[in-house]
Amino acid sequence: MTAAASVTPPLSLSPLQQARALALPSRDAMLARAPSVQHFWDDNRQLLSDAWQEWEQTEFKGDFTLDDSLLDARLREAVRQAWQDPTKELAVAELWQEVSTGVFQCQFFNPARLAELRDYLEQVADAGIPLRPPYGIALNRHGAMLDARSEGYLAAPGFQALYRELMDTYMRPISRLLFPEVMGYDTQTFGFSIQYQPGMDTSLRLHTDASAATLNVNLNLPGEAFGGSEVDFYDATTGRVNRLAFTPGMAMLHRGSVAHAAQPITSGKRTNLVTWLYGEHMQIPQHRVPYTAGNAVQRWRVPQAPSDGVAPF
Ligand SMILES: O=C(O)CCC(=O)C(=O)O
Ligand SMILES: [Fe+2]
Repeated sequence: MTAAASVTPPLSLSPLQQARALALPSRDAMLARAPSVQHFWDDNRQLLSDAWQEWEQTEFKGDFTLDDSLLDARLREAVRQAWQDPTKELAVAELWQEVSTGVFQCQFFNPARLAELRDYLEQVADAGIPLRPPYGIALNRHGAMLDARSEGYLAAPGFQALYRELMDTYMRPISRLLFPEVMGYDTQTFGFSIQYQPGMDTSLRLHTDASAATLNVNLNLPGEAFGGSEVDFYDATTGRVNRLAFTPGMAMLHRGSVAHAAQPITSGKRTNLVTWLYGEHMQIPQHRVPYTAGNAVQRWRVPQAPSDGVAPF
């Protein structure tokens, strides 16, 4: 009798070593969303999570400052005060400029601190741990799923702490403030990173997001210039398109229902972090359906509802 060939790496290997030894599904299988791909991520979920933890502890090089000190100081201070006293929330709203109907812009990250986040993400891309890029864009080295609901997500604890802080402390209450109908359609979080560059992912066709609100933040470093790659937002009230360009650390927060498209990138790279809020079972506010606007105290709260595990893609 011969023993069946084992495809499982020997257990003496650490989680990081085991994760690095995994045979990834083929690119074609990934693009076709084959069932075997789903199994790959599901079967290895715990291993990958353990591997990211081990990687962060043993191999990540750098001072660990992935927290809201990376953010613009004015935004951070206004948000801190609103959490202490929600009646001060208007000072947060004043930092956001409406640049197209349903689209607000604000300096979100401190450009001088972005190098730390980018360095972390570079090391992530080089870690050799399987990471699932967002579907719909070609497979490139810098696209990653960020939320625990997504298979193959970036499970490193330090990054997850930053992501949770961005969602709970910043994105949700600010979205509620700027888009009152979002209240109640915001317990669920989702996120991914994207990078555009000529010859790789270059543009994104006109679409709406399946979110109540989308926060899209640019991670380019000061001096890291790119050509093209503006984001067009369609203004349904005027019928016009507003073409907007990201600068380092700038955020655009928009209703998911606002149609938008990324123009082709002509030179350089553009790296962005995109996060979504929506309700359980992917519910989003319905156009023209009455809603109950919350009050300030209700806006500055973290909902208790757990993740329903549903991922849009
Ligand atoms: O290119 C961008 O910044 C927008 C990306 C986007 O709309 C999306 O990924 O849904
Ligand atoms: Fe989008």
